[in-house]
Formats: sequence, C-alpha cells, structure tokens
Amino acid sequence: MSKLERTIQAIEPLNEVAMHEAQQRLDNLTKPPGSLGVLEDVVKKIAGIIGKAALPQSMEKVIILMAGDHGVVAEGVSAFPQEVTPQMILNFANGGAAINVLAKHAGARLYMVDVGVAVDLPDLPGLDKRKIAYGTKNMAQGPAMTMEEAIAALEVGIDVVNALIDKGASFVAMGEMGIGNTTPSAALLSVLEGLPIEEAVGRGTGVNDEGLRRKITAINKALDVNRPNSEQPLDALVKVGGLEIAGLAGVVLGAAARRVPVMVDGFISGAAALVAVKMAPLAKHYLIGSHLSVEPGHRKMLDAMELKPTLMMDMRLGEGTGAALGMLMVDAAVKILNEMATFDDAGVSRE
Ligand SMILES: Cc1cc2ncn([C@H]3O[C@H](COP(=O)(O)O)[C@@H](O)[C@H]3O)c2cc1C
Ligand SMILES: O=C(O)c1cccnc1
Repeated sequence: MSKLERTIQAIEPLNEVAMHEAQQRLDNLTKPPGSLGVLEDVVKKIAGIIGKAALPQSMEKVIILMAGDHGVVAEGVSAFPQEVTPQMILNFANGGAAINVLAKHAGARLYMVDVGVAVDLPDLPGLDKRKIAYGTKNMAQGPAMTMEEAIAALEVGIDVVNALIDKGASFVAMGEMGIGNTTPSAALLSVLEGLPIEEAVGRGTGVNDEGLRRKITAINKALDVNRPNSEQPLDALVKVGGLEIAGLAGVVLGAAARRVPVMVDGFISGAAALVAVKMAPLAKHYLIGSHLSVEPGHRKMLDAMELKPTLMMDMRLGEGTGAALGMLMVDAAVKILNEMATFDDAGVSRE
C-alpha cells in the first residue's frame, strides 16, 4: 500500500465519548446551555479530534504555507506577474508579510514549503525545499501535472505535517502562495461540486471584468481539453489542480490520520481541503472553518464540507491569514472550557 493510501486508511471518525463528555462539561459552566454558540461547537470538535474532553492548556500551532506556480498564468488570469510568488517567499522569510504579523499575533510558527515554485529559491530561514516541479503546465492546453507529480506533492504534505507533529505540533493551519492559484481552485470547485464555472470564479488578486472573462475562458478550455472526472478527485487534481494545492490536501490527510485539528484558510486552502475530503470523507471532521473569503465560490466550498466560517472579515489574501485569526478563536474556545467556573464551584443557581 502506498503512503497516500495508508494515510487515508488511518483516518478514523471523531471520538463520540469525548465529545459527549465535553458537552457535559460545557453544560455545567456558569452560562445558559449553548449560549457560547460556535465556541462550544469548537470545544466539542477539538475534544472529538484529540479523543479526550480534557483539552490542553495550549496547543502548539504551526501554519503550513505551501508555495507553487501555475502554467495557466499564460492565459492572463491574475492581476499580478508570476515572479511575485518567489518575491513573496523572500518577504515571508524576512517577516514582512501579512501572514508574518498575524502568525506572530496568533502565537503560531510559520513553516514554508516550496512544492512547485517556477524558479530555484535560495536557502531561507523557515523554508523547506521540496520542489516536485517548476510550476504546473498550462491546464488550458493539457493536464496541469502528471499523476506521479500529484501523488508526490500530496506525499510532501503528508511527510511535512507528520514531521511537524513528531516535533510537537498539535494544531496546524493551511496557507498558500502561488500567483494564479484562484483559477485552479475555481476549476476544482466547479468539477468536484458540479458548480457552473461562472459561480465558482472570482477576482482573485483583483482582476477587472476582462480578467474575469479570461479566467472563465481558461477554465472552460481546461475542462474541455482535460475532461476531469468529477467522481475522481485525484484525476481532477492532476488535470486542473496545483502543486501547492496537492501539498495542502496532503497536509489535511496527514493531520487527520494523526488526530490533529486543521484550520482551513480561504479559497485556495478550501479547494485543497475539498480535494482531501473527496479522497477521504472522514477527513472533514478534522477541519475547522475560519473566515469567509470575498471569493464568491468560497461559501459553496465550505458548505460542501459542512464547515461554518465564523469570521466575516471581507478578506481575500490567502497565505493563511484567515486561519491565523481562526486559531485565536480556537484558543478562546479552549480557555472557556478550561477556565470558566461551574455552577457548583461558583454557587450559582441552575433553576
Ligand atoms: C503581493 C501579493 C501577496 C499575496 N499573498 C497571497 N496572495 C494570494 O493571491 C494569489 C492568488 O490570486 P490570483 O489567482 O489572482 O493570482 C495567491 O498567491 C494567493 O496566495 C497574494 C497576491 C499578491 C499579489
Ligand atoms: O480566499 C483566498 O484565500 C484568496 C482570495 C483571493 C486571492 N488570494 C486568496
């Protein structure tokens, strides 16, 4: 059995006993039952994931930012040029990007992985060089990658997250950088959820109406040329996906197999999570929603995974920025369970 198959097979359902116990603890706290809404849902989910209702005082948080380039940029689908991908990686390494600020604010470490950037990168602090290919091919003309490349990229994600968990990570978030990557993300959403392309695309970095039409045309061409099978997520990933998207799908599968919660970010991370969930339906229980992206298809994507976005910040950046904020919400939820007094402790009447 391959590493990918072994990982998928190792994913188990959530621990119902732990969730029930967490619910009972929540109901003993000095508040009307259910009154902390999503915070309570998150507590139960974390308990079910880690398999116990006694939640740790703090979790070791890592944001895994996968980077890759996209041949489809030749179709004019992004408002920015491809060289921005490596330039932003230098910016991340220097601590100057939005994700550096928000990761620090959330107490999370940023772990960058080059799975498919189109140029060679220098050795940089915080960068793991695992390049599978120098970007994908233009999916409007043929498959974005080979099956071997897709599986190798998925396994990079599995390996990276396993190594981080071995070193103590107990809560991971998804992040990405790759100019053009909202186009394969929209293509995957359209294929895997049967959504009309027009409803799956958005403006990404901010393309104008013409740019939006070019995105729709590029995806139309890609679906025409490649005929991805909507019932086979791996086939869709090969034909209209991306290397960083594959890597992140691997992160989801690897984390779920180790019972570690995964914070989903925006539209691209969502597409990667969707691929993972289609490959291994039980993986969806290990995902926690963060924000609702401005990208119009994001809501449908989250609905498909039954994920509730809890932050409405009008953000559309990626990098893991929404996930970093989401991690703070999870910290708050865990503190509620660990630090609030019970009715008995506080001498508060129940009825
Ligand atoms: C300076 C800059 C920083 C970014 N950080 C994330 N993205 C985001 O924008 C890209 C996707 O949008 P599109 O499909 O329109 O190219 C990805 O790299 C995503 O991470 C950025 C984009 C830019 C320009
Ligand atoms: O939702 C996102 O993550 C997103 C949207 C636009 C561009 N980059 C990322």
